[in-house]
Amino acid sequence: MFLPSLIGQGTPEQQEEWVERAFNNSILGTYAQTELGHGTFIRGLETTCTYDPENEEFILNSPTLTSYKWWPGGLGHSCNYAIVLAQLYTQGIHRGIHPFIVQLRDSETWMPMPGIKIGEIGSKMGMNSVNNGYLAFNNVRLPRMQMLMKNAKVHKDGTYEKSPNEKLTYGTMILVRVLIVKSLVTSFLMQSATIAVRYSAIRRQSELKSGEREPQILDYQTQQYKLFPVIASSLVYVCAAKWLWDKYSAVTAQLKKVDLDQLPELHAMACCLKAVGTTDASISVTSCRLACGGHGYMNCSNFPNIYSLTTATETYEGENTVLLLQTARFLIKSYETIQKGNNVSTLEMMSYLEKYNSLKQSPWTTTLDCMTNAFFQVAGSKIDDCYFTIKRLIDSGMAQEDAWNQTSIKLTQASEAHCRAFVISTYVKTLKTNQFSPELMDVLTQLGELICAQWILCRLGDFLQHSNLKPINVHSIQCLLEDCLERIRPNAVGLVDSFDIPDEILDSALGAYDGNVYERLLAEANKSPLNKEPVNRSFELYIKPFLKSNM
Ligand SMILES: Cc1cc2nc3c(=O)[nH]c(=O)nc-3n(C[C@H](O)[C@H](O)[C@H](O)COP(=O)(O)OP(=O)(O)OC[C@H]3O[C@@H](n4cnc5c(N)ncnc54)[C@H](O)[C@@H]3O)c2cc1C
Repeated sequence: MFLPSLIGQGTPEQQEEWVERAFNNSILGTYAQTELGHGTFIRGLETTCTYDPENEEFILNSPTLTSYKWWPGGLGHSCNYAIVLAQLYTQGIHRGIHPFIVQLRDSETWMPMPGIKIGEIGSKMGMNSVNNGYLAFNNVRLPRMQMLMKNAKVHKDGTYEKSPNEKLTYGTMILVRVLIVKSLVTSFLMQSATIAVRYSAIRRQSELKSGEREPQILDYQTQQYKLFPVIASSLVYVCAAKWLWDKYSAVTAQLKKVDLDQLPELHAMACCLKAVGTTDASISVTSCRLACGGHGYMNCSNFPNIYSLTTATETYEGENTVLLLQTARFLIKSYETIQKGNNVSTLEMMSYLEKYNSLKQSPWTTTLDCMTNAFFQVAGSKIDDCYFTIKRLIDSGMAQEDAWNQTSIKLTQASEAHCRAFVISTYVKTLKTNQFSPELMDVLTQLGELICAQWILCRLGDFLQHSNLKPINVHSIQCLLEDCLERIRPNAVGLVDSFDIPDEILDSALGAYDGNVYERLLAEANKSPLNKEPVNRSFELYIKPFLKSNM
């Protein structure tokens, strides 16, 4: 967020001054937005930045305990600069939240600058090398040009010039969410699938048939059910992420011409894809870890590390529930447009709302096209349900905000359904619009069918209630799922090998390319400091006296 903020929110002069220094690491920066008291509700941040026209400086202050900045990565010890988000006051008037670039530590001594208090926030579930920090200001002075002024500006005399459009500041936030989907979600899914599939090809356990050799655990159908959907998820999210990246690039180009038409849809899609993608990734990492039994619980499997990184993405850069509710606002607004007799044809991902109902009459088949349509029917029906629930509550006298809150569980579910319809349809479109060899197309189709079948079976109630799926068809989806698992089995190891993740990145005793699982587990165990001496000093100190005490 430090670099994207400088690039996205600095003037050309500010970019010239700071971006090069940040790029070549002559300054190390972090992004300080969240405070002890507020994360999601940015307008509630309490850090103040007051302009002093006499000295042409800003004065930063942390007026309360809850205004302490809390969480910024690398803030504890590694960084000497930060983008700080604070409430701006000029000419005695409150102007809202703005970004400032602040030097935190002296570049030579690394001591905190005068008026700045910095600490590390303490041990966390994971990411403990990141030294997330806290930060407080006491009358810290900044030159005027250290407010990032690409959009809003403060002139020398303190005159405030509003941003031509508040939405222009969304760009940085959206970019980081796009990058989370593009780089983190897909990479965590692929890493965990690679480790668990390779391990499952090496590990033999129990008996399938009495007297025969113990099978590879990858031959158990339940094991395939834990792992193959993760391979499929990796690929469907790669396609979704590519769409999101292309859309981001197109919308950014439009923004340069101050054309904001496509921004709300991009924002809505980035929110739900970040939320659903990171949640799916966390669940998938857990599934892969469980698939490796006890060895999956070892740090040297790398699952604890991957999981702690993955689950963190559910919270940072927009907490997932909050993001789903943001997408829901856009969905309800689009639906309202249609209800008022207007069309939404300019919105790429919304046009299904005009026709999903007509699909409910078609007979069910287990083809990708039919299943994709079913995802749209579920999403459309859920949005319709939310729209009319809110309307009914408001008509009965409830305040709009209360009606929204009263419907918010259903709203998050509608956003999730919309996101899944998008992800599936993007994958199917990718299959249709690319020239793959027949063999590859076969495998990619199996993976598409598998993920459709799994997502439908996990939300069977929704599909029975809202789509052309009838109870009599459920058996066919279960059969499709089982058939896909069987057909994917011979290619499973090849598929994860094709992700091409080097051993150094996997960093896992279970998932290395050579498959020497047991040798690596023992080698890792022998690195433990507890194996340095045959008898640990705790024996003489505690165990021996305890044994002799006759307790
Ligand atoms: C590993 C990690 C790294 C981070 N790095 C940084 C960093 O570098 N810089 C930085 O500034 N911050 C950072 N953060 C902070 C992060 O951005 C916030 O934690 C996040 O925005 C959520 O805010 P919060 O913690 O205040 O949670 P809250 O907003 O208090 O959320 C708590 C609960 O309230 C619910 N809730 C809140 N508002 C609503 C609403 N309107 N409707 C419904 N439910 C709601 C949420 O869904 C959630 O269940 C980091 C956090 C983590 C975990």
